[in-house]
Amino acid sequence: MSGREFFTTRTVAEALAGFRPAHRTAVEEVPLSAALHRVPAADIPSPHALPGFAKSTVDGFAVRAADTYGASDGLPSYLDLLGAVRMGAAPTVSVRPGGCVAMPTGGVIPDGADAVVMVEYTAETMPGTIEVTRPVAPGGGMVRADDDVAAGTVLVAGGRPLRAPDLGLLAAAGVTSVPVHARPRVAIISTGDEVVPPETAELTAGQVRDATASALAGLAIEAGGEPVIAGIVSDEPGALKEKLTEVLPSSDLVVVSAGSSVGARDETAGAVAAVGEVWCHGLAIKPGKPTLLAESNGVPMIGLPGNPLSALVVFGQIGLPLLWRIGGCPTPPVRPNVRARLSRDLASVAGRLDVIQVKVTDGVAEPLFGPSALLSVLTSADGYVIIPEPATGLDAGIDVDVTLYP
Ligand SMILES: Nc1nc2c(c(=O)[nH]1)N[C@H]1C(S)=C(S)[C@@H](COP(=O)(O)OP(=O)(O)OC[C@H]3O[C@@H](n4cnc5c(N)ncnc54)[C@H](O)[C@@H]3O)O[C@H]1N2
Ligand code: MOO
Repeated sequence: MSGREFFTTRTVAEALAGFRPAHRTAVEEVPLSAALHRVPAADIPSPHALPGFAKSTVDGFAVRAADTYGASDGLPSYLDLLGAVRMGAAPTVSVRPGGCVAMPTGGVIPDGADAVVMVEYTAETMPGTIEVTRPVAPGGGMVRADDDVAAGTVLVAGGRPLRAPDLGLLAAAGVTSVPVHARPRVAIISTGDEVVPPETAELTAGQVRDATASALAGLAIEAGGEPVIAGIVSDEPGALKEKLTEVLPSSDLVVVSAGSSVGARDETAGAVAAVGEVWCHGLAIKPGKPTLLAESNGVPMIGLPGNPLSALVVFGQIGLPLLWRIGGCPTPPVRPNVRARLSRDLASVAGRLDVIQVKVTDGVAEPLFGPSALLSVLTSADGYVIIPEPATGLDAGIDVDVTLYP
């Protein structure tokens, strides 16, 4: 193993800022029913104003606000009832001074009216006369034609995954399909002579079932990707290069787990260098130092550490932002987080980013330790705490941000 080392180690911050392969997925048109969480390829302007007409937001009477000034229980305003507006139909009557028109919630405000007084503050004291006991300001009890959205303004922004209310706003504006980025296809390659498919019932000594591929596929789906489990490659020289050559043309991101360290059998760096350019080999992160970043014709390739926990931590910190970016979302959606009190001191090394798995109970974050070979540390965690690159540790008792797992 002499002579081998991590010769191009970078910090996570450097990798996020500087490793920027150009590839983006193509744009496709999808109906609203398939658009949830998809990333619009551009801002989508509204073809119409919304709601499109001035409408009542209360049941009551459309009035000229000035006719209600000073109205009270002791000194009501008396208005002539001129007619009624029907739901879903244009008004057939307008409001003149001293008059009012009965309104349902959602009805079209008739000409001449500039407010709607709620039915609770009125009484029909005699047929055809409405007594108003509260004043209403101009614009009260109604919304204007473009209060929700003005025609031509942005309904939903490009580059931000669509949420359920976005679909509602698009539907309201009559936009029934959206140009979105195709889901990035994430090829997941596992390596190692000891790694066997999860279906393997009986293991021989030293064999492990492939845990990483299934977990990475789950993370890729959570970030809008389409995983393609590309199988297990042996440590035989040339095998990984062959697999990379096979998957690259149909992939938007390639992930290789294991073989990124500097041991004699660690083939990833050589194979990746044969099909593209290595950007870094070694990342200042714990866990996950043996990470490799590279690209081939703009398509990123990530070599992850063999230990499944480390592989998943690194993919979370580096792979997911890349995956979002390839799929047209430059700023990944913010993960929910909670503030919690750290239960004990945590040590780190300046210049390295540490990702600490924690369990949160009653506002206290308890770090979960264990060798990075133990995947159960991740399955027990509620979230993680970051010790940022400049820090040399975190003190017990301070409040920390815990990024929560979905
Ligand atoms: N001289 C050094 N040696 C090592 C270093 C180092 O900095 N210098 N780092 C250590 C760390 S940290 C890790 S992590 C490993 C990573 O090495 P590799 O990326 O080459 O991974 P392997 O050695 O092949 O595997 C490590 C471990 O994980 C198991 N594994 C691999 N793939 C899977 C899978 N798909 N599912 C489940 N388990 C898997 C594998 O069997 C090993 O037990 O290097 C250290 N050494
Ligand atoms: O970095 Mo290793 O990936 O700490 O387990």
